[in-house]
Amino acid sequence: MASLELYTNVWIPEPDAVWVSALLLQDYSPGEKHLQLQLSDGQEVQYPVGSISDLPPLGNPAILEGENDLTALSFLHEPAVLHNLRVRFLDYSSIYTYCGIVLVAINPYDQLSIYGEEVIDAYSGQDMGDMEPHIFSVAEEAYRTMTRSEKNQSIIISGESGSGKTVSAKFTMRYFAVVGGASQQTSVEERVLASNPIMESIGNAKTTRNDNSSRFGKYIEIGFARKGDIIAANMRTYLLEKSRVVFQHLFMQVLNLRIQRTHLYAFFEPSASSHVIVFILNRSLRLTFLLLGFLAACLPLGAGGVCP
Ligand SMILES: Nc1ncnc2c1ncn2[C@@H]1O[C@H](COP(=O)(O)OP(=O)(O)OP(=O)(O)O)[C@@H](O)[C@H]1O
Repeated sequence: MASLELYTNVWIPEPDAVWVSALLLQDYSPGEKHLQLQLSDGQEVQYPVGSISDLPPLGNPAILEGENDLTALSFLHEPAVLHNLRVRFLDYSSIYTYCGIVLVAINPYDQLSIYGEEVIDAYSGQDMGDMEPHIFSVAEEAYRTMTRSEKNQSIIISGESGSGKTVSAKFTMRYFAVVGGASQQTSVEERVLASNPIMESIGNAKTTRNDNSSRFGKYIEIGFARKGDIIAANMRTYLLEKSRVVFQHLFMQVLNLRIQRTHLYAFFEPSASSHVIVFILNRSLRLTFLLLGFLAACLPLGAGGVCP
């Protein structure tokens, strides 16, 4: 777009707020060297325009403010996305927003009362588009598609460290446990959820970004029977990156031993500046869990050190 009309809403970069909104105080025609703008705090500024590519991103109509799906915005760019997520978080107390079939989540760092069984019941059986964005709507979509099409479904949870991936995965598993729960299978579902503290006691440590940071990624496979209840679960660990291990020097030494077919877990024992590295053979899952349970009982939970 080359020309801009009086009172057009634009976003301009600002060092502290990242983006601030501004109103055009004069029509702009191509070739003019600046925009006459009024910032949201009333201040008037001249915004330099060297070429058309320097024109600032346009603001969305006020009616679209707080849209629950980012794809509904007329202009989709960085300031529009950040502003919409901010409005939803602050004005609507909503940490979730759709972006088409993707769910965007903001970590609230607060206990919210939006994960109870009554909320699970409300989402159960509903279409994703009919409900407010929620981690349960994604879980429900996967669950329904699986039961309808009898095909495996995957949920990918991605984000930077401390953004809430593990917590989201736990809420998803809780959802499956509740909607797929049949009386005979309760023990399987309980065991799926109960494995979390054991895995975390061995594989999590405190970092500068997250007090309970996962040191390895997890691929969690949940098996359902035809009527939709959970009958099996399997967790595979992967992505044990050097940067995620608390004691990197020792880790490298251990790797040099070239031990075959092993899963490696690093554990940081906080009070006695010592460490335990446990090798768990793939072959015996039962033995693995017994060993994990034993270690979890013997060693203090959590970790007090801070990783680089
Ligand atoms: N939906 C939520 N509601 C409340 N608190 C949350 C939520 N999601 C995350 N948190 C908080 O943020 C912390 C970090 O979340 P989590 O451990 O899931 O991050 P992560 O993305 O798995 O991090 P890492 O990659 O470092 O393992 C949690 O311990 C919890 O306090």
